[in-house]
Amino acid sequence: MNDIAVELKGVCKYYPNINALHPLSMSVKAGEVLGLFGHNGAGKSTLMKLILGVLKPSGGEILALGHCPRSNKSHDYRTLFGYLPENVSFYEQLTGREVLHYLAKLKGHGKAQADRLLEEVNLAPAADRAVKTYSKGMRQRLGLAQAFLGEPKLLILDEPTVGLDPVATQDFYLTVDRLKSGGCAVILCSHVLPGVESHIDRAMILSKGRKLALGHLAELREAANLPIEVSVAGLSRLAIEEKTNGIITESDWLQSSTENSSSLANSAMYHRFNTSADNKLDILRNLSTDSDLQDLHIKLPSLEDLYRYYLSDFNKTAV
Ligand SMILES: Nc1ncnc2c1ncn2[C@@H]1O[C@H](COP(=O)(O)OP(=O)(O)OP(=O)(O)O)[C@@H](O)[C@H]1O
Repeated sequence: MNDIAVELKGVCKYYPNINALHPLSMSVKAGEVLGLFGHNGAGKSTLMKLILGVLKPSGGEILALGHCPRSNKSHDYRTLFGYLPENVSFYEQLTGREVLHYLAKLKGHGKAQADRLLEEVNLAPAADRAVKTYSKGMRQRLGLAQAFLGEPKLLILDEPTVGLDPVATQDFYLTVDRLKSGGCAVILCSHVLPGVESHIDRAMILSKGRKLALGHLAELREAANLPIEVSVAGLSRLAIEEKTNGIITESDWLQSSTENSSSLANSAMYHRFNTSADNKLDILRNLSTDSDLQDLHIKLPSLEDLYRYYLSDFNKTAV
């Protein structure tokens, strides 16, 4: 099987007064989860609809599972797509089970698989109730179940965790992990950045229809060179400064805080400071030899920090 699930070469989408997507080239591998992030109107839905073949590109080439998504012959392999739109809606009078059986039939799959998915998204107890009686989270779970139909090889999810409770969110990621390990490529778009981080392989940040960043989080962190936050308990600020040989300057210090720690019996005062990735190891070596050291935490820039950085960097250069 081709290792590349999605490939875009110079793909763009122009509306009469708006460039929704400037020429974009990128690819997603089989078994890879790509997080797609950007502000409202950044072009995320446009990109997803182009890949699905719902929209016609103004230029460029798209291959999804090896085929042009808008070709007449695309029907067979399009059953290997799974898609959760941003605002999923169903026939309100039908039950959840009836909806999923119907959609399974359209995709060429049996009722047994639909029933299994109702269990997997924990909708089985409500499966025989009309959709009009469902809560927001239940509708979302039904939306996910229809996206998972047929063990897709390309899964495109627009805001999949909206309305889900914490357990349903965890269950959702377990299913994503299962499909991923079976070679499914996943494009996951979300405005909720905390929580997504540990489930994506790479992130792409869009703004005003342009790609601002694309890469593994470690690569994006390295390129952004944002400060790493270090918290130290057991040592005074003076001792930390002396031990780290002047690496930490006055402007690096952050507000100290008193916190509970699993490694300490009681709460402790944590002195906090910023440092660069280059200095991280030197600081760790120097502080770890001090017998007064009680605890030490390192906080890498989060996905949210990176998102803010790339957006503000772009806005600075765009003016
Ligand atoms: N049919 C259309 N006609 C004209 N402009 C459109 C059309 N569809 C989208 N746009 C414009 O294209 C741009 C990108 O829209 P898109 O829906 O892709 O954004 P998005 O990143 O998905 O936003 P959100 O996070 O709000 O869902 C926006 O400026 C939007 O107004």
